[in-house]
Amino acid sequence: MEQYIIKGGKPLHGEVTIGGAKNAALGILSAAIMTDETVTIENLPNVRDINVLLQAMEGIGAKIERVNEHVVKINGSNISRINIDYEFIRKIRASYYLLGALLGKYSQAQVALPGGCNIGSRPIDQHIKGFEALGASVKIEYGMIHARAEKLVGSHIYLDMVSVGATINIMLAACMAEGQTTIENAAKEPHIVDVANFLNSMGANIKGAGTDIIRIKGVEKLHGTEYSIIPDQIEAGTFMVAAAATKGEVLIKNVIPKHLEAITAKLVEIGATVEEFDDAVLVKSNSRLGNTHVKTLPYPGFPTDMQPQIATLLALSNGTSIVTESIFENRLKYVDELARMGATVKVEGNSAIITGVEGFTGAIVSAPDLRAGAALVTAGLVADGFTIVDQIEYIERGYENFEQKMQSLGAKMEKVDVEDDKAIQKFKLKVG
Ligand SMILES: CC(=O)N[C@H]1[C@@H](OP(=O)(O)OP(=O)(O)OC[C@H]2O[C@@H](n3ccc(=O)[nH]c3=O)[C@H](O)[C@@H]2O)O[C@H](CO)[C@@H](O)[C@@H]1O
Ligand SMILES: C=C(OP(=O)(O)O)C(=O)O
Repeated sequence: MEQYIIKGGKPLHGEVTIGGAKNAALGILSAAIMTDETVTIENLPNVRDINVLLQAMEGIGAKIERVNEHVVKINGSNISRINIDYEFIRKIRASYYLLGALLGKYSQAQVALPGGCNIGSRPIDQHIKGFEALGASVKIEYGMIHARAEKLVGSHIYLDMVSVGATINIMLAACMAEGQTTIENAAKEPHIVDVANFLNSMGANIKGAGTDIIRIKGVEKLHGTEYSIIPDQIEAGTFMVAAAATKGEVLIKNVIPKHLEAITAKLVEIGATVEEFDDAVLVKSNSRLGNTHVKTLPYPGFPTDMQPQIATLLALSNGTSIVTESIFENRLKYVDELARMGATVKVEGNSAIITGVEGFTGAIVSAPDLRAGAALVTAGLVADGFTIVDQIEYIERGYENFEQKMQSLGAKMEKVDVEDDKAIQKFKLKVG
């Protein structure tokens, strides 16, 4: 087990390159097994969730060839099982995309109920409703979801709530169903569009991704393709917030600025400078920022996956801010950890009432989930003294070389083994 040690107080300066979007990659990898031809995927982030999903795919017989850290070739022609081992599923949320992919290709699938970040109850009733509308019978027995159909037939599905996972899963299951499927009240996140573009590059006929009505005309089969995944909106946003929080200046490269608009708007509103280029954003701040209110919403609203990071920034800003989490019911657990570093935050229902403080002080804190973990690292970069962030396995689910990227921006941050009791001493001696 490892942890991060951070000595705060150094503004981030320089350039950082953003990797491929984890949440697009999870859908795209699952979709890749729907053809018997080889698929090449580029700009794949080398993070834990992706590696777990690739192992799960290998476990059912998919051939996975890692061309390099960020390129993989997948061949699904020898898939021998339609049931995914629990060992993989409990680790990642998006294992449920294999349900849609296997059901779409073989008309049957068995996948354990998914894991992922513990940020709420996270039911999958809308996924099931979608599969059933396409003609599958779905049962949950002994923690496994069993889906089976004689044949899948296109249908009209109205999602009761905007769900990223259900939208992608229904697209997967529907793309080789007979006839047309319409998903209404679909999610519009950039990764929905990316998965749809990927499926279309395999020969699917999906229109309207990125709007709230997606129409899918079933095709007989899908073929091989080469595809490069879009940049990760949330990794980019995390570095934008860290640049502003440390009063630094960072050029964040390989991004799609349009995907960052909700984050950019909030940073500008509180006084940071954000300059947009074709595929980069420059974030600058040199004074204490102001307050604002943030409410998480489906895209194009402010992303829930950026909520802990922006709340951390606002906890250092001047005045009172209210951050309302409207997507997940349990995504404010990290505020107790932030309070240990000196933040003043009161949780009322699904809102955090934040009274900005002038600075944080270093402490030993635990990452309760992926994005809250990234937020605690940001707090550590600002804090006076040393911060230890443990349970970083959550952070590594979604950030590639996080400490190396931070170091390249001048951060004093290292990843060390928790068992190594000399590591902290050595780090302190090194950074002074
Ligand atoms: C792997 C992945 O891409 N994860 C992302 C995905 O999660 P995930 O796909 O799990 O999130 P959803 O968009 O489905 O969830 C949105 C809301 O709908 C509820 N819901 C969802 C499905 C369902 O069948 N029933 C139901 O009640 C959820 O509990 C939640 O309250 O989108 C979230 C919202 O942008 C992000 O925070 C996650 O990072
Ligand atoms: C919550 C997240 O991931 P997951 O849905 O896989 O738990 C995330 O990426 O912030």
